[in-house]
Amino acid sequence: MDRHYFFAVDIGNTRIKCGRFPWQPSSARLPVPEQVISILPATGQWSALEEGLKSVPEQPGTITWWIASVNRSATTELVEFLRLRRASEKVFLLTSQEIPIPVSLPHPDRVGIDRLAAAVAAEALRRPGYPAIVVDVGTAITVDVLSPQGSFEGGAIACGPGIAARALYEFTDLLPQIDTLWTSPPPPIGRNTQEAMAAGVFWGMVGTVRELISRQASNFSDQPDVFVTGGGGALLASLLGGSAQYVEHLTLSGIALTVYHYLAHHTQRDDS
Ligand SMILES: Nc1ncnc2c1ncn2[C@@H]1O[C@H](COP(=O)(O)OP(=O)(O)OP(=O)(O)O)[C@@H](O)[C@H]1O
Ligand SMILES: CC(C)(CO)[C@@H](O)C(=O)NCCC(=O)O
Ligand SMILES: [K+]
Repeated sequence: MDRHYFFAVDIGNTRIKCGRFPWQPSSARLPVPEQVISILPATGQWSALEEGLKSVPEQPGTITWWIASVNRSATTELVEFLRLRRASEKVFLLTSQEIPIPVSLPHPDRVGIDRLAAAVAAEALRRPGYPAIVVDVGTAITVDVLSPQGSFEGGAIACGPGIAARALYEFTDLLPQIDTLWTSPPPPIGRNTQEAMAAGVFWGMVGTVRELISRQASNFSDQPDVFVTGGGGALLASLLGGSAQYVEHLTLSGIALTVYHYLAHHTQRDDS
């Protein structure tokens, strides 16, 4: 098998997601990963990455890694893993400079590259000329704005559901730890402590996102396209209604678009 691939890597504060993409872009508006390996580095799940990579044996010169990270210690660990296990494959660290959309902020390099990458994917999906809002439910919840002209305008960073639940547990005496992997919305009137916490964390998240979208949208004459991604995103998108669209791997797709753009605009190194 002589196909070239790259891995787009999204290193967040809880999880590392590696998406495998073909070297040549397809004609689809948004590239979708052919394989996704998701690991929790804090629990030492490097074996899960090794397992996932068994189907993609190391082949010098045919695979490269493109990392977009907001977590420096996890990045160090991944780079070390790749140095040991995939020694012949090149690794690149993406920065805001490679992001192929304008960032209308005083310090583009200080914006989380996951936010910028998700905005790149939203730029490819939105109706041309319309503003867009990107909601990412990860460790944190981010709600970010893309202008009608396609530039990243900033947005909001809020507690993710896991952080909110853990804070209630850690900063109180009587509140327990609850899990936040909802498959359906919890009732808003909890009848015990756990249910009440779930009601507050879940509907608090929905309310936070709804309010931010509505206030951000009021800056524009046209109703923005809304794209939602991240673990809790599917359920959230269904509750936001309107044009909110859940896109599972928005950030990985945005990283891939960034890589395709970079490769098309830079003279190719001799990779042999
Ligand atoms: N399958 C699921 N169903 C419902 N909610 C989920 C699901 N998976 C995750 N969540 C919720 O979404 C939150 C974020 O999950 P996700 O796995 O996307 O974040 P993450 O990848 O760990 O974050 P980061 O990118 O910051 O590392 C979780 O804390 C949880 O509350
Ligand atoms: C907000 C998070 C934690 C979301 O993953 C990440 O994008 C980040 O660490 N950002 C850096 C600060 C900023 O985006 O302004
Ligand atoms: K910090």
